[in-house]
Amino acid sequence: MHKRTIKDRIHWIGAVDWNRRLFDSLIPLPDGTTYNAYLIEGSEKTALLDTVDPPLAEPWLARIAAEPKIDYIVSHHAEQDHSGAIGQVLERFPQAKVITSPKAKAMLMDLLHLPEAAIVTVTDGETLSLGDKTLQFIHTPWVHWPETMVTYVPEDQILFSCDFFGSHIASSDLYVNDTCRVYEAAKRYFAEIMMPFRGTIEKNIAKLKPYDIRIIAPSHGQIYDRPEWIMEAYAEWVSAQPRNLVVLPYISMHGSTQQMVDHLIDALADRDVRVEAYDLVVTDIGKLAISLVDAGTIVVGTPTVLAGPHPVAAYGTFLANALRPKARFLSIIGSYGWGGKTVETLAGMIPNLKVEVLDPVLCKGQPTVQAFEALDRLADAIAAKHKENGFA
Ligand SMILES: Cc1cc2nc3c(=O)[nH]c(=O)nc-3n(C[C@H](O)[C@H](O)[C@H](O)COP(=O)(O)O)c2cc1C
Repeated sequence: MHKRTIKDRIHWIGAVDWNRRLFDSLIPLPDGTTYNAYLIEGSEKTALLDTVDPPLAEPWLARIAAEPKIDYIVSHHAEQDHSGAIGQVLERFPQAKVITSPKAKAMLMDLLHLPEAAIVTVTDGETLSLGDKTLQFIHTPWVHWPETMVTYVPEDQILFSCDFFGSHIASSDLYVNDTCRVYEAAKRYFAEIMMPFRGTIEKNIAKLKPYDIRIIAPSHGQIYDRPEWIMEAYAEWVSAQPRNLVVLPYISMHGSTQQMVDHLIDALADRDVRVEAYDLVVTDIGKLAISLVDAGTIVVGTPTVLAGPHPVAAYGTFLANALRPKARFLSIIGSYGWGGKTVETLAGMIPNLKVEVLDPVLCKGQPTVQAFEALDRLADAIAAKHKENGFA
């Protein structure tokens, strides 16, 4: 898409990837994505903020090459979808300096083999004058790599936040205009990219508080010209208090675990506990991750296969452990044929989850009356724990 003006001499100059359906070879992207680069023309110097993903670099570089000058290339984040075309921009503008954090300098040299001489590092809070516009660099470590930083332009009150507050939506809209749609996309993005670093994200949100931010221009998705709601949403997502919600990822080969899952859903609903259940065979793991942002309890449903959990249930559990949601309770339900170590194996896969494990319910073959009663007791225990802890 063509260059688009945000404010006087501040432009979006990114690329829209309408058809991308998977990110990081992991994350489903139902709506595609954008790679947002920005051009800021001060009265003396011009800065390019980030680049685009290398597969989209070719048509994008033609537009960049048409710019009369680029003095600085600000690299907020060394990940290749933003930094991958810096080398080609330097070929067109060999006198340009790459401005980045000290940690990102090392990473840009490792990941992209950028020449050391082209890179200038900036400290936390340092400013760079473009003449009548100023770039102020704010280090935001672990949002979501160790080297990340953002840029604030005080004259225009814009925060260029890189992946912070981002969302994956391909659109011709420059600004967010469908808040509901962007809320879900931003929550999906948060769940998969930011949730593992909840604690540091919270600190970095606090670090941005003193700045008068009227516009947030992230590196994926549309620009927020009313940034309050996304900042409020982030504050809620990083908060320590989960909701009165059970997330139930499960799998069933012959229907026995499915019957247990169905029973538990009803039992929890009868006790006013919300449930979001995901059959891992068909689920979009992004949806599962979104639910994990709020979950008070996780219940994994799995049959025993080759003496342990079904491999797909193990994958779901491994992913939940890696994403480090704030859930406080966990249990395991499922059916088996003769025996195995399903509970021990799954319980050993969640060292990152700070959860109390509630009594699992395993039953041989199809669930019996006793198994259904045990599931009712599990629902009682979950409802009581949620109430005691004030999960709303
Ligand atoms: C490939 C395969 C391997 C299995 N391995 C075990 C096992 O190691 N231990 C066990 O108790 N049951 C084992 N089973 C039996 C299932 O756990 C049992 O049929 C269970 O009731 C299936 O639950 P579902 O109906 O929810 O799929 C295995 C079943 C299959 C298909």
